Amino acid sequence: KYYGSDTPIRQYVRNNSMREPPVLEKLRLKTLEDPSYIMLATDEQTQLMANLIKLIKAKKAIEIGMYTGYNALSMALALSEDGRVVACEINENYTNIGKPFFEEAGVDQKIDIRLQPALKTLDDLLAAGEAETYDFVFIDADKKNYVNYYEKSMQLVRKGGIIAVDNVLWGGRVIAPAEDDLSSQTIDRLNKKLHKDNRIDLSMLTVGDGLTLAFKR
Ligand SMILES: C[S@@+](CC[C@H](N)C(=O)[O-])C[C@H]1O[C@@H](n2cnc3c(N)ncnc32)[C@H](O)[C@@H]1O
Repeated sequence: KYYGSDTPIRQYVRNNSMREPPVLEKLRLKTLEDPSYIMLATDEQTQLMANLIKLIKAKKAIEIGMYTGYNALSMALALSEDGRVVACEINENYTNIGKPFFEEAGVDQKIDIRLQPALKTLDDLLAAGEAETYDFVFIDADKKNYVNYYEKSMQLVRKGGIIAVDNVLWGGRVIAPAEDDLSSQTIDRLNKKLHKDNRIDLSMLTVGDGLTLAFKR
């Protein structure tokens, strides 16, 4: 994945644009101690998503694949006072790394961690009558489910809401996915599906490992 991929241009971008709140910086540095830190969302893309959340005055967001919660915390800080993030994760060791920082930031009440497969959580939200009530979804869990995550997210997001999808370039492997590479195939399939999807307006950005923004019409 992308997190460790530093270049002089990226350093310049970060040095001249990052406004990372101190508590987020602390969580990022703590996460860098974890062997899987490469899964961390890229911080400049996290800041972009926080800005979008403020722009659309989002109240309800979903994080599909929370890891230690870097982006979940960033979203919670950007959401309105009464906002809520449903954070999907299957590994409690990861969520336990983030929790003390959610408390320190005073937003632990805004982050609703669901420790079970994300598809189950999305179905639970739909069953609870929450279709078309979410403003923002970030898709960043197991790649083989990306098409399913997108379709469920489309059901949960309101018109004018945003679905952001991480790793849409998957290190460039989407250009010619290998026959045995289900992740690259699925991401490529989603990219092509979104290109033709007239329910959304679309931007695919080369920030990080590729970030797609789907704006629901
Ligand atoms: C790339 S990381 C997420 C990074 C995170 N968005 C951030 O801000 O740093 C992907 C996460 O998805 C989790 N995951 C994998 N399969 C999952 C599933 N079926 N349901 C929920 N979470 C899953 C992994 O445990 C991992 O923590």
